Amino acid sequence: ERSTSSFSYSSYHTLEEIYSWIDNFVTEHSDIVSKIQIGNSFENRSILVLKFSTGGSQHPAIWIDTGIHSREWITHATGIWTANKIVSDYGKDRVLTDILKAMDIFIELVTNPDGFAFTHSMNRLWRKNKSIRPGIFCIGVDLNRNWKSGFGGNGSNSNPCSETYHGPSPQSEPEVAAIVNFITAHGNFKALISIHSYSQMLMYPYGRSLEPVSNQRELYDLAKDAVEALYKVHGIEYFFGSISTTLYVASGITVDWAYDSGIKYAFSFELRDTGRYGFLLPATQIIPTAQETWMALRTIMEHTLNH
Ligand SMILES: O=C(CO)C[C@@H](Cc1ccccc1)C(=O)O
Ligand SMILES: [Zn+2]
Repeated sequence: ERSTSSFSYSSYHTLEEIYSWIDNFVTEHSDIVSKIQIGNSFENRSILVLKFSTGGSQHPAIWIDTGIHSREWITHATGIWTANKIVSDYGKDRVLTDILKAMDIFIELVTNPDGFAFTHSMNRLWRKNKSIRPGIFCIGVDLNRNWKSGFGGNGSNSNPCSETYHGPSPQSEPEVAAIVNFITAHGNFKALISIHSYSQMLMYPYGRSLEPVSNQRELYDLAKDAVEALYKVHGIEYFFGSISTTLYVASGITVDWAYDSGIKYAFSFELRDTGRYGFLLPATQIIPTAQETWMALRTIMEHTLNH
């Protein structure tokens, strides 16, 4: 169908349905949204980013990615709902309107398209991308271990059969290289938010070490405010703190690269739930999860605008 009005935001969708929704969404909101192809995946699918902008050139920008781990379906669904929330609330929500008057927002909804397609076709719990290399007999690299910052360190694995295999070299994976090239070329990103599931946590760098980042106190206070805003919506409780102290040591991760590239507001979410359903979160929880996550995202974006 040619419109997003018949799209169900309370259901999970296939890659084709999401890409079709993106085209309809951009057509219907062409005054504020555009579609950018930042590259191609290993299996040659388009890697797409939605740009929300009210004009200007090279506005300071905010990056949000969902679905870097393909089995984490609640994250793509939350990203789609969030994209629609932005166009619905622009001009009505004073905080969002102020953000978009001054900043651009970029959302990459399907950060691992090959893995996502595979979760629909063959293996619902697939996490990695689908890269293959001569002489290696397991498939895929963990795209949240393939970044340059701390590459190959503790909390990543050199075994290609591991779920946290870091790949042969930093940014070896086209899905990671596309983001690095895009953000580096843009040169004016102020915040990056990489969304995972599950555990109900809001975290900031570093993952690679227990060493606190220079603005650790600011990130702690901002994370505290964000999880309080989240809690007020449906009473869901999140832990928060640095990745290495809140969850575990992990190296070569998105937010450590972002932080080391000068993006001082770098966060990773772990959305619902805490393990009852895990990656198989029922679709009935999509909208409630997206609603509460929005309030945390809005808090982080407002802080970025004002600092
Ligand atoms: O995907 C996860 C759950 O599927 C856990 C995430 C935890 C994490 C999230 C962000 C940064 C570093 C680690 C991971 O190990 O990459
Ligand atoms: Zn994940």
